[in-house]
Amino acid sequence: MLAPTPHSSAARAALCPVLEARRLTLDYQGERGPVRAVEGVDFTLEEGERLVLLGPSGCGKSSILKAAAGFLKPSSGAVLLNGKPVHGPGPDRIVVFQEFDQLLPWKSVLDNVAFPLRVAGKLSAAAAREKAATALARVGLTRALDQFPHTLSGGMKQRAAIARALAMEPAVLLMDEPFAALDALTRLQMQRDLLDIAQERALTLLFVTHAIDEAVLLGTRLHLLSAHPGRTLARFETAGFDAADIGTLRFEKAVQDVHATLFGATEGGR
Ligand SMILES: Nc1ncnc2c1ncn2[C@@H]1O[C@H](COP(=O)(O)OP(=O)(O)OP(=O)(O)O)[C@@H](O)[C@H]1O
Repeated sequence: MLAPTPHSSAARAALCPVLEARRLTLDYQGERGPVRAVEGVDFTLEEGERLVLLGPSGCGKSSILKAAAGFLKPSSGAVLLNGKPVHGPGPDRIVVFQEFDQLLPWKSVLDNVAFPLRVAGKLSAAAAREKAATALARVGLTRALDQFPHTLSGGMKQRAAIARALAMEPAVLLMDEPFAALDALTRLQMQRDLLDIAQERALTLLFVTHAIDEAVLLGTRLHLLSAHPGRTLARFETAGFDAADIGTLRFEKAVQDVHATLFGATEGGR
């Protein structure tokens, strides 16, 4: 079941959001002057929720994620983490990007995952490697611990990047189209595996995609953005689908509802 939700609900207000965007407006300095990427976007993300930002190319999804990561300063409004404004990056927010070159090429897979744990200063070298090995086992990379990134497939690289993020146990996991560059079969498998892990660990996830089926599968809530500059178009709450629901009438209906909202708005706006 997928239903548009009102902007706030008593149940949601009772929970403290881990991440919150308040009237978030983001601008870039382009070559021909300022470019408004996002305007006045509000959302909350509570612990254990998976919020998906969905919208057409250029609507500002990645910009919102960058602001949440602390890489991009709001022109107005704010991003709050546990109630405090975000002023820069931190180990409480780990980003997994689309690109396959996120790993350090001169380190093994195991060391790539262990390294940030050491830098964060939380663990001894032995404990960091043990934690890294556990995270890599969870994403199915036990046999690749000693391999170097250039010997991995794209899917394996993304699995390693996800393991690295999981090992850090961030307050919020930020994912920017992490499966977009994968072939269709690998993408589906990765979506299923991520969903399993997210459910098992009650991950708090902010996920960016332009793929409607991916959004409906992975999200507990969807935040739809209008075309450039991105403004809030609609919000949907899913009842929480899992991989077995793909292809069912219920799932396809949800996909159609989101599609109609996105494309109805686009066509109407032309
Ligand atoms: N560094 C930059 N300098 C100037 N403009 C930028 C910069 N980065 C993004 N933009 C502009 O901001 C707008 C939003 O870009 P953003 O990458 O956030 O969109 P998106 O929804 O993630 O797009 P896509 O789905 O294609 O990745 C676009 O118009 C883009 O051209």
